[in-house]
Amino acid sequence: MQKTELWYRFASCLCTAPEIGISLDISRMRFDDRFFEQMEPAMQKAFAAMADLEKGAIANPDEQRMVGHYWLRNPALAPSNDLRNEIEKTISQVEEFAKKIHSGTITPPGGNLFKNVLVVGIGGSALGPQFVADALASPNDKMRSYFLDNTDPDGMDRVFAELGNQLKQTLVIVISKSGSTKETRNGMLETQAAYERAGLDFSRHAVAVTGEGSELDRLAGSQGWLERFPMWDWVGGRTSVTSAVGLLPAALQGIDIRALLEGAKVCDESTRRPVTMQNQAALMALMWHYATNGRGEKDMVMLPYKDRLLLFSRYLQQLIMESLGKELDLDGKQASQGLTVYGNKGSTDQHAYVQQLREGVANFFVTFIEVLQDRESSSMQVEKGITSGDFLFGFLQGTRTALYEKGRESMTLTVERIDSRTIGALIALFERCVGLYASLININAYHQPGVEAGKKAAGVVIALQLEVVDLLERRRQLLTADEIAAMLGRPEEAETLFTILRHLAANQDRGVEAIRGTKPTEWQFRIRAAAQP
Ligand SMILES: O=P(O)(O)OC[C@H]1O[C@](O)(CO)[C@@H](O)[C@@H]1O
Repeated sequence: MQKTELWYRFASCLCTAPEIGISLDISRMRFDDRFFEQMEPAMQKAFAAMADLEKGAIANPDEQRMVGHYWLRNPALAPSNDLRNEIEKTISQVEEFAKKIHSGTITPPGGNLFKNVLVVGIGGSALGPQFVADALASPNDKMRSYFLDNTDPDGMDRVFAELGNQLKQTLVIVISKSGSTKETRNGMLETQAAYERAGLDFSRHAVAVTGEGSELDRLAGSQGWLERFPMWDWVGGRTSVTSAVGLLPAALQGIDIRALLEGAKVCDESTRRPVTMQNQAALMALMWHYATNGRGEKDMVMLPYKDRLLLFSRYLQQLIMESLGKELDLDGKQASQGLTVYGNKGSTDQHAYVQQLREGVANFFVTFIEVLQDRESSSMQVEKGITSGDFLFGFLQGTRTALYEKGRESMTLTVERIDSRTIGALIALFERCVGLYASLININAYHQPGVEAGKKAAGVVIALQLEVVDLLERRRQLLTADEIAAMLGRPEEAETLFTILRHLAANQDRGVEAIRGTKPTEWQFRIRAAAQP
């Protein structure tokens, strides 16, 4: 298409939503004129399913649960007064708690103010809060945010070292909807131990966000933690950022959570309208369908041209891939669905993988995010009449054009600026898009059976570790993985046993010694002499 033709396509395809300050350009997607007409019946079905979901239907049939994240920013929509009150009460609880922490009504033992927030959580209990914290951080923040989002001991040590002797002024928020996620439990135990080593009373520094009656809830209650905030079964982890999960860390950091909720609410209103061509979430969902044939045949590369949005693609990875990546469809038929998401930020990525995007395998489409406001203050000129922000803009436009010339498709979301309202709106936009797209492809977006399988398998490995160490302690001789497997009556587990023992032997404090062989079958293991009684 020639430039003038493209200009007209751009002008006719641009979907603006001034109420949320977002516009969506789909002109660089090469759908044909009949595409929307063909998809309209399916889109209307998706709107109807979404309307039912918002009214409280069991939209997650596997778990027999309602799906209520849209009520979190508009509690009046909740299907009962009890739920509405719960949501409103929790938002007030978050605000009041943050106020007490900031004003020093609640202080750490020994006085002084809490200066830092350490969030311990994983998946939906970390990615949203991390994204919001990073996107909206400012030098005037009331508290500084840190995260433990893994069970990596070295990763935890790095955070503890960074906090150093500030632990005494650090408030810990342990977030887990289920209250039994092992990574989070481990992070909490290691944090508790760090406080004990520093002679501090962890319970006077800790709060929990979790489901009522969960393991974490009971622990926090029995140890008298500072406060507990609820998580509900009708909010999914990956759509929980507008619940206490995201609001509490944000409020403590000093972020305007009312503006964030307002941005999400207004975006919900805009994307609730069942008018496809005026609905950005519906248009994006249709573009995903068009680009991937509704089967995830292409990946989505997220390219926000703004450092503050660096973590957006990580956040979206869970939101999109945990929601859509399913083996079976809603009718129980084999579907192997999904949409792969990756990306960091432009123009940085231009100097990394954009080479392949332009010239290599054409297995993707791009979603650019353009932020119109360069910075809060005015800019210097880096060349006559040109600022750094002009270059950032130029690189975005240049990459979009260069990709299009090579037949690579893209969409562009343009926002005015990055503030709480915009972040709330962007979150809501993608949440809605995922929900609509899931309907288009007949997928339950609100369960995650595959993840449960991985968790169970890890449990098996941990149990096997206890068995093998027990055996080595009893046998006190050099043994190969095959010999151990045979002795345990589990010959099929030789490989797992080998990897368990290799890991233990690499960590001096675990008391296992390895005599290396050329091949894994030749390695021998025993309890270290020093560790023998
Ligand atoms: O909040 P929880 O229960 O600790 O779960 C953390 C994450 O684990 C998962 O269940 C599986 O990864 C996610 O859906 C969830 O966000």
